[in-house]
Amino acid sequence: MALSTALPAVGMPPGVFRIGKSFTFEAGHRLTGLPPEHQCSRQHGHSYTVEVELVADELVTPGFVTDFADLKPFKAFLDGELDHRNLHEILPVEATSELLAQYLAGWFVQHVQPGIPGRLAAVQVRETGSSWARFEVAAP
Ligand SMILES: Nc1nc2c(c(=O)[nH]1)N=C([C@H](O)[C@H](O)COP(=O)(O)OP(=O)(O)OP(=O)(O)O)CN2
Ligand SMILES: [Zn+2]
Repeated sequence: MALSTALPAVGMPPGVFRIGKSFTFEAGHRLTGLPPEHQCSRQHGHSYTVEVELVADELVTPGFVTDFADLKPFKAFLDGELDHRNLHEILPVEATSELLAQYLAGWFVQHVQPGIPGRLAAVQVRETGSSWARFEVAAP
């Protein structure tokens, strides 16, 4: 059944749809590869913000790249495994923003992406109000 609307239909331009969702967690770290005189070689903590971006050429009903609610397993992973932990003690890589973004992208691709319609395009990690790193997943 056609929608009854007050506004006229328009030509829908071609393009790519992109969505994002942010998550936060608190964690400590020290960067073990830095010389001892660097401030970040000392134990300290951040309120991390992680943003995932997903893309799709086509939408699924009712007009989603991916239902934001389908990203809950990613939130559960951050809350359950990273929140209030020392990242350098649990990550298999140095706990920099760049490598954390790449690691989280890998976890998302392995555990979330198989069950959703969109494709992960990027993960951005923000450690402070002025510093962030972004990992862009190579297109297949
Ligand atoms: N390229 C990167 N550089 C640094 C990282 C990183 O992950 N990638 N991490 C750190 C430290 O973790 C540090 O906590 C964050 O750095 P910085 O922005 O320098 O933190 P400040 O709060 O000191 O920043 P100001 O804005 O100068 O107060 C270091 N570098
Ligand atoms: Zn830090």
